[in-house]
Amino acid sequence: MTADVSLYDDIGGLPALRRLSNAFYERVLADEVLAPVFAGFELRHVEHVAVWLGEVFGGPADFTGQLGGHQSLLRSHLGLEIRDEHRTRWLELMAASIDDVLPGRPELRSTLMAYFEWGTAIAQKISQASPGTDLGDPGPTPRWGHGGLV
Ligand code: HEM
Repeated sequence: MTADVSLYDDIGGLPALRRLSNAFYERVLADEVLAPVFAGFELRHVEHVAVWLGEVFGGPADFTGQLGGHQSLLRSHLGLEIRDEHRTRWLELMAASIDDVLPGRPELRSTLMAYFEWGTAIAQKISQASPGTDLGDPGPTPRWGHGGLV
């Protein structure tokens, strides 16, 4: 895929990201390791994750505009105390969801998984701090393209 097509468009935009987020949460909520971590799940999170990913992958900046932006995303993970086995299972379930929703796209799969490897490490680190911790200004929402972090 050429560099001038955003990852967002390559994936299939928000409809495809909604399918990915749905497939992922279906797995998470049925998973014995992750379900307890996601005990506070609400249905709107499925949409929020799709919108976040849309912005990161080069689509509209709607998470920043409407859902609190980077700071809010990070704050969602405070206090979760994510352990290595949680992060590993998260990545396994996301990989399985990509295989479901975007089959036969090995390069796209590895580009997305590189983002998820990077992002889950940040989520795990943040999750060790207690809710309400002042994170300072984390800067704008990161953007990820075919070549990685932009
Ligand atoms: C690239 C990695 C990640 C992304 C993009 C991501 C994205 C998000 C987003 C957008 C929300 C906000 C949902 C809302 O408040 O509406 C959220 C919340 C949450 N995330 Fe993550 N997350 C990542 C990694 C992880 C990991 C590794 C875990 C745990 C193993 C985790 C567990 C949670 C939980 C428990 C919530 C609380 C809300 C919910 O129940 O959905 N996240 N995440």
